[in-house]
Amino acid sequence: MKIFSAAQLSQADKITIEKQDITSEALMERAGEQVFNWLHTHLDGAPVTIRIFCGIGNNGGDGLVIGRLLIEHGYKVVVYVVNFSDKRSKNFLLNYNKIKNVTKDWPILMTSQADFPEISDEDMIVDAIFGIGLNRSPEGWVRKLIQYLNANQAFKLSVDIPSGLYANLPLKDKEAVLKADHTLTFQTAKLCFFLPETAPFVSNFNILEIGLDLDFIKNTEPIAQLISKPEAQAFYQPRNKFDHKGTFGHVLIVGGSYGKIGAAVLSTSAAFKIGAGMVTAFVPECGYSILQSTIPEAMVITDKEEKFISNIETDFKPSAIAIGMGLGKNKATVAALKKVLQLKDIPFVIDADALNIISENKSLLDFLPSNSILTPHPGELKRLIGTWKNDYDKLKKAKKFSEKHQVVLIIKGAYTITVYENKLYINTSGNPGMGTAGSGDALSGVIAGLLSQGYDPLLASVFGVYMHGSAGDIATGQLGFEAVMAGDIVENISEAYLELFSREEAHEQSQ
Ligand SMILES: NC(=O)C1=CN([C@@H]2O[C@H](COP(=O)(O)OP(=O)(O)OC[C@H]3O[C@@H](n4cnc5c(N)ncnc54)[C@H](O)[C@@H]3O)[C@@H](O)[C@H]2O)[C@@H](O)CC1
Ligand SMILES: Nc1ncnc2c1ncn2[C@@H]1O[C@H](COP(=O)(O)OP(=O)(O)O)[C@@H](O)[C@H]1O
Ligand SMILES: [K+]
Repeated sequence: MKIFSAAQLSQADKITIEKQDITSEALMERAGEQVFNWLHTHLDGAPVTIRIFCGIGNNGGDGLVIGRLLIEHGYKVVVYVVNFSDKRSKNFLLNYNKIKNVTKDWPILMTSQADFPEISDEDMIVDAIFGIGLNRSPEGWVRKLIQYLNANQAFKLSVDIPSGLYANLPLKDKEAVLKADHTLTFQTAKLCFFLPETAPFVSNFNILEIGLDLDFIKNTEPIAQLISKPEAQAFYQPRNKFDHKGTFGHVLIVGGSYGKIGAAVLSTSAAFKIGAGMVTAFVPECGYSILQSTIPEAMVITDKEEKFISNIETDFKPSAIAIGMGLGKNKATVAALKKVLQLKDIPFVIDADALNIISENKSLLDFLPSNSILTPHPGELKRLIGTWKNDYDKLKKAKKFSEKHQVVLIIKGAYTITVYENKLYINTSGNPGMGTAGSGDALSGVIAGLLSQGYDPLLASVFGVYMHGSAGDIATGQLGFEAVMAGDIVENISEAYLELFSREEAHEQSQ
């Protein structure tokens, strides 16, 4: 699914109004109706007091529509106008009059802190103060109102975006953002929903389709792509009847050092589970019997050194190499990395200590084969691209790095973001159960296994990240967050494949 910027969305708004020959008021009614329908389905007439806080722009207009529809359906509603300015939008005013026609009274006008109402913990707060039209941080009593609402235990539902967040610009004042329990957002998710500094204000969200112009959506280059199951299904490359292990390639996993051989074990088994035809692990001598006994399917080549890797040589040409997991940073290993990076025409996944070695020896950046995939967690990323001022600065620097070195950069996290040149792909699978040692090693193996099967580097990255997260979701479903270990993620790659095409297909067929 595409993620658009605030500017693109308001353009989509205009085009929709023109092409569908509707008024902007009708579009607002559509948006408000969608929120009402969601609420009505979930509340089912419950006698909860719904307190709707409306700003004076179009987000406030949405709030007025929602209020009117709820009142018409018998809900107990109190509507407040957060009157921070007299520059009310046209559609706000239209709906201001409309709600008065229903209630026979104007909504409650708030103009200072003295107007803050008492709110019970059992009430529901609907936040329609600011939408994607926010152009500066909320100040004064409005800022205080947001803090007042945040301090309250009542359930908070934000309309379109939690008030105080910018859809796709850095946040300046963290104390002036409504902390929503749920957000109902129009047409597409906003970029800020997925970035570590702003995502905590969003918690959960649903996208409500409001019928914006399909041509615009189809033909407009988004600021990011959201990767969920439908996208992952489209990425999957099916097998042919006469394919054989040679077709699925031969992965070389280079990693492990004394005390960290498990990293190579995890990557090797992940490469197998995702479908590589053959996998060879290149490990220090001390890893030989560990690998052979834990994964009999794998071939093993050992370094001449007992405890670390000093020179990487194989008697075959790998179809993909993943390097760095548990590797250590021995001086000899640095030289070995430099040498192996000079192999031609082999796609690379570069992880963990291989990234750290590169960060400490920036001249190695010149040896990165183009289209290599780098998989840093935020700590490794910082060492690689330097510090950043905020999430947007981080993405800007990551894009620049990707363009300059012609690499795919996978920024791991709750929402892992794959950066390729100017493009961003945001992954939606995965869960905090995956915050466990070795889960990154599993990811490197997954991506290398996809590369070896012929997925191109960008596809292998985006699809691999999704599948890894999906396997993690299945593992967490079986074991609970705390008990998941990286091996459980690897174990569930098979389920992730089955899940990719399971129920929905059966469902579609039965329709
Ligand atoms: N596709 C769309 O774009 C649609 C948008 N709609 C709604 O319209 C919203 C956007 O509406 P608007 O562009 O009118 O803007 P908003 O309603 O988001 O609010 C901003 C208003 O407050 C002012 N303002 C901004 N920052 C301020 C600050 N810190 N302190 C005081 N005033 C401030 C702005 O000048 C503007 O008037 C969306 O979020 C959504 O809720 C829906 O009605 C229908 C479809
Ligand atoms: N809260 C979370 N939600 C989703 N995925 C997560 C979460 N925490 C960690 N992960 C995933 O787990 C993996 C952790 O990788 P990494 O930090 O490199 O682990 P390690 O170095 O132990 O192998 C990444 O793919 C990351 O996206
Ligand atoms: K809002």
